[in-house]
This record gives sequence, C-alpha cells and structure tokens, in this order.
Amino acid sequence: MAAVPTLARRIARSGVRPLCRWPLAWGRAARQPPGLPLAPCRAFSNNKILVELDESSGVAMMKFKSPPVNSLSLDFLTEFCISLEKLENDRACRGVIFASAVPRIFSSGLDITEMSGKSMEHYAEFWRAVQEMWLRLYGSNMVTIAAVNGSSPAGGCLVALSCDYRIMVENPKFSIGLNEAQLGIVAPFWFKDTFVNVVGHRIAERSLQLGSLYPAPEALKFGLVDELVPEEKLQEKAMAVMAQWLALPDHARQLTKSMMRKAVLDRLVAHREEDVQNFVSFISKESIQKSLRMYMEMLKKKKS
Ligand SMILES: CCCCC/C=C/C(=O)SCCNC(=O)CCNC(=O)[C@H](O)C(C)(C)COP(=O)(O)OP(=O)(O)OC[C@H]1O[C@@H](n2cnc3c(N)ncnc32)[C@H](O)[C@@H]1OP(=O)(O)O
Repeated sequence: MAAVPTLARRIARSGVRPLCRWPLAWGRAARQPPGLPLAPCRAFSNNKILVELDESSGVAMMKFKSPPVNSLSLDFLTEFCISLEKLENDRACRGVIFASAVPRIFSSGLDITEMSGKSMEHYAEFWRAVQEMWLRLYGSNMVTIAAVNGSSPAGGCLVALSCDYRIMVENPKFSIGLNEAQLGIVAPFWFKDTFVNVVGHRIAERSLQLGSLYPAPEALKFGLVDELVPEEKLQEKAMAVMAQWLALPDHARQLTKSMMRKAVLDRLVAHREEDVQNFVSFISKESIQKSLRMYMEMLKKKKS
C-alpha cells in the first residue's frame, strides 16, 4: 500500500531508534528451559510505542506508551505506521500482539486536540494518518491480536476491531465501543464497515446511533471482544491464542484474511481523497467544533 507523501515525509523525519538486541520482558521466560540463554529478541522504540520481537516464536509485542490516555495523535499514528511497517517487512515476524503500557487505558481514541481549533491542512494531514493506520492494520498479513488491557473508546475500539482477535481484561470498569455519536461526530463508513464485520449489521446500527460504550462483560456477550481474562492472565492468553493462529500455514491464512477484508479495504482506497475532503469539511464546521470543545470541557469537569 502506498503511503501518501505527507506521511512518507513524516516517517523520513521521525527518529525511530535502530533495532537492538534486548531481552523480552514477558512470556518467553516461562517457555525457556532453565539455565539456557534466552533466544534472540529484537526491540525498537520510539517516543510513543515500544516493540519487542521474539525471533524464536516470530511474535512481536507492540505496547502503546503515550500517557495519560494513549490518544491517537498525529505523532502516535506516524510511529504506529512505522512500527507496523517494520514488522510487516521483517521475515522473522509472523504475528503482533497490541497492548497498552498505560494503566487502565488501551487507547482513548483519536486525539481530539488534533481535530479542534486547527487549520484545514492540519485536519487533512491528520485524517490521512488515521486512514493509513487503519489500511495497514486491517490489511496486515500478520496475525494481529488486541490484548485490551483498559478502556478503548472510538478510535481505540477501531484499533481492536481491526485485529484478528480481541482478548479483554474482565474488569467491568473497562469499556469499549464506537461512541462517536456522543461527541456529536459521525464514525466514517470504514469504521462502520469494520464494526459490522465483527458484530453484524443490527448491533452495529444500534450501537453507532446510540454511541454505546460497553463494559467488558457486555462487549463479550455480542462478540465485540472474543474473550475475557483476568488481567494477570492476559499476556499468557494472548500468546496461547497467537500460537493457535500461527499453527496454520501463513499463505492459507493470509489469503483467507484478504478474501474476507479486501472489499472493505478497497472501498476506502478507491475513495480516499473524497473521504479526506468529507472529514475536513465536516470537522471544520463551527457547530462540530463547538461540540468537540464542549466534550473536552465535560472531560475536564468530570475530574473536578
Ligand atoms: C468525522 C469525524 C469522525 C472521527 C472519528 C473519531 C474517533 C475518535 O476516536 S474521537 C475520540 C473519542 N474518544 C473519547 O470519547 C474518549 C474520551 N476520553 C475518556 O472518556 C476518558 O479520558 C478515558 C476513559 C479514556 C480516561 O479517563 P480518565 O483516566 O479519567 O482520564 P481523563 O478523562 O482525566 O483524561 C486525562 C487527560 O486526557 C485527555 N483526553 C482524554 N481523551 C482524550 C482524547 N481522545 N483526545 C485528547 N485528549 C484526551 C483529557 O482531556 C485529560 O486531559 P487534561 O484535563 O488536560 O489532563
């Protein structure tokens, strides 16, 4: 998939630290016979994302580390795309597990400050980065598992929905869903398509209109997430599910995934620039800007 020039420029300018040898912080130690040195693990990190690739299993762990709430800012999205592209091009990597390094929050969704009080050019650049993130993740050849260890509204939910499998911590205080309508904004057609492909048309229609956020146990009931586990079991479970998916021949799994997702991906690719223009004209309306300001005020008031 070709990156748009603005993103390519951002990638070229970005300071991803080079790959280095690093011991993997979780999972592998349990499988390693005692006394043997750990098999090679490569890690790379930028400001907002940490990636560790265990070469022996072919599984990478991508952790979001952008406090306070892992919002999907332009910088975050750029780093996400770079990291995913590196893994996609690495023959040693066959699967990625996504999780948060920020307690209680998987991702708070698109960074609202990127959509408020900025220029038209900025909105267009931001939206291209959101599109790029989704095209790369939904279209990934790797097995992708979301280990949802915290709340995950809107764009955060989209990240999870775009993976092959979702495991969430069973805490009912953690919620997930596409709540855009609550902000007075509308999830674009490709958010909707991704949602429909996971939960079906009726549930998606009702949930999108109401902007529903579901506590983890509710989300499990209708398949928004595939299973719930206690927090301390999340990584172990994600590794076990990954092993199950990786037991299949890559080519068969990849072709099947592509067959299931291609129409939805192609739809955005065919209408990408139109989608950018729609977003820019929608988000720059004064009434929408007012809704976003009020929502941010509400978030601040909630604290006091
Ligand atoms: C046509 C347009 C379509 C566009 C599609 C849009 C998709 C989206 O993703 S829109 C974003 C939707 N996201 C949300 O509605 C989540 C809003 N946030 C929350 O509900 C909560 O912050 C939380 C549950 C994620 C975490 O709660 P808590 O731990 O209590 O933390 P705070 O609420 O105090 O937040 C800390 C800090 O972070 C700021 N913040 C939260 N979310 C966002 C965000 N999405 N973008 C930017 N900033 C965010 C929040 O305002 C606080 O800031 P300070 O007051 O300055 O500390």
